[in-house]
Amino acid sequence: MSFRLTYATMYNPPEAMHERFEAALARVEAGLGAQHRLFIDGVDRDAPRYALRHSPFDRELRLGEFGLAGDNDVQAAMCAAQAAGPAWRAMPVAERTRLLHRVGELLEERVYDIAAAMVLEVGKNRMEALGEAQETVDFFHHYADDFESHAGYNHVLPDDPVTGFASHNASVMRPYGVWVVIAPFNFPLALAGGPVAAALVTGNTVVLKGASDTPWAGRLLADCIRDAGLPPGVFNYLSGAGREIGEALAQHPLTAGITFTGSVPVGRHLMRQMAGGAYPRPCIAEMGGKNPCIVTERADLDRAAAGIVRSAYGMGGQKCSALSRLYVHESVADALIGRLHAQATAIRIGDPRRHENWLGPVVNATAYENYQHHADALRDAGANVLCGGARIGLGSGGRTALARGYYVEPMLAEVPLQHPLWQHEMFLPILTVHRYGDRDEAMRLANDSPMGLTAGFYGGADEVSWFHEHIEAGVTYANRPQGATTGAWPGYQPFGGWKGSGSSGKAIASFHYLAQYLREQSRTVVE
Ligand SMILES: NC(=O)c1ccc[n+]([C@@H]2O[C@H](COP(=O)([O-])OP(=O)(O)OC[C@H]3O[C@@H](n4cnc5c(N)ncnc54)[C@H](O)[C@@H]3O)[C@@H](O)[C@H]2O)c1
Ligand SMILES: N[C@@H](CCC=O)C(=O)O
Repeated sequence: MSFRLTYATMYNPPEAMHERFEAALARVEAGLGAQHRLFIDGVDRDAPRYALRHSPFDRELRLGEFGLAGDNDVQAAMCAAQAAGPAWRAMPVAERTRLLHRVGELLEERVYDIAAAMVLEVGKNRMEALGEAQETVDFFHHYADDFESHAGYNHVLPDDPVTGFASHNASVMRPYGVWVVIAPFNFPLALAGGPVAAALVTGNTVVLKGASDTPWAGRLLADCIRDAGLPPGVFNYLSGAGREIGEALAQHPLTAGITFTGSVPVGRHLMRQMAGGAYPRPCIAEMGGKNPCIVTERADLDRAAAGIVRSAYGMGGQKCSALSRLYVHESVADALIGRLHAQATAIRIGDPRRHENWLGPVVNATAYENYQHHADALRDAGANVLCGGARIGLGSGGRTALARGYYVEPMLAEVPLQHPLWQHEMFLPILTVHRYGDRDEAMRLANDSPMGLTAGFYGGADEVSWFHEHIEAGVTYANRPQGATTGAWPGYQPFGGWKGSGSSGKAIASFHYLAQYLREQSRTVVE
């Protein structure tokens, strides 16, 4: 297959991709119900307790039993990672990168099976799941290549201008030690695998914690790392609750650095923890979004509608990059809203295993409750609900085919600007709309958020530089039908947030990313 899968190309895959996915799904479903252990010091290890997990699209579908790590497991994983550190960082870079490329190859060999598991576990559709699995493959290769191309970020500097001595200088970048990676539920493989690959290639050893709702994806990553033959202890995997295992990892004295991807409150809490203690330790926190899109009177409205619907409702709005605020010029508002209404109400909602369904359920009971709460709050505040706003799954009395899952309708509403939900990351398929008269007013509103992850723009070609110049966001898209605010891919779009969306100002898969996993040592040696 010559087709190259990315989030920008996933809307038009070849038929062969569906056939392979169907075969993988059958294989994975045949193994449902198994027990999934932790991975510590090179071996699969029993957890003290297990949680039985079900699929969000069918609360009666048993996925399996997943280990809940305890304090002893945290301690064992941290000690194993610490013990493995010296040999791992001393390993020649070419050997380290060979092992990471091997992980990438194994992930790619298993891409369909892993994607099938993520459809079952997260409820995302098959193309989103295949995209995520392939993105993880690309992260491993990308970071291995990037580290080699930067020659380990080491530099020989000029000798000191002293007479009578030869004083040689160098800048050398060295790993920190044990790096903890904490992953979110929505991209449980890619946003685990990306930081893991970065930490490992730079010579750190890793303890990964998967999100409580999605322990399976991380375990499948652990399988690939185990099978690639990384030395014991270099990578360890724990599943369990954030408030228990996540806290214990952040507080552990051997933790040298953390990459956290998740919500703003947890990210800021971890940043504070890492700044405290005996001395501050690095915390790369990739956090939430409240992503805007501006549509001017000169926009191509068909392109705009396609991109907006994909970004607002894809994966049920459960992407950090999801579009949640739309500002449209009053002269084209009715025409755009008409297109959005037609497309949103035509979305096929249902069992995400099935080819024809584009939108699966939201992830859990809390998200399902939140949807009702937010939809009611918008209605009560006098919003003009243009479509959606109802739960159509579990307990809703609706279609039998949806009755066992957390299904909701994509919602579109014109909302008074003072409503607090313009500021709150709902992480649901809810798009709020405002008609503006003046372009600068639209920009002011778009930037009126403590977050600044992604942003979209549809307008005239000569308006794009205005958008770039003024928008406060780390990832921007102009006139893109493949997604107004979503769909970054390693090697094509570096991905990172400004303001409250990210702690570092450096994007994942960017030229500047790996250096964050290293600390500089200046070396002067006088002969
Ligand atoms: N900026 C990005 O690249 C990016 C990417 C994906 C998701 N996100 C954000 O993630 C959020 C959705 O994911 P989520 O619901 O899994 O986020 P979350 O913050 O609830 O959880 C993220 C991870 O942190 C763990 N955790 C929770 N409490 C913890 C604690 N006290 N100490 C340590 N770890 C703890 C969780 O178990 C999970 O593994 C959204 O806000 C979304 O925007 C951001
Ligand atoms: N990389 C994904 C978003 C990941 C966050 O949830 C995108 O660009 O849409």
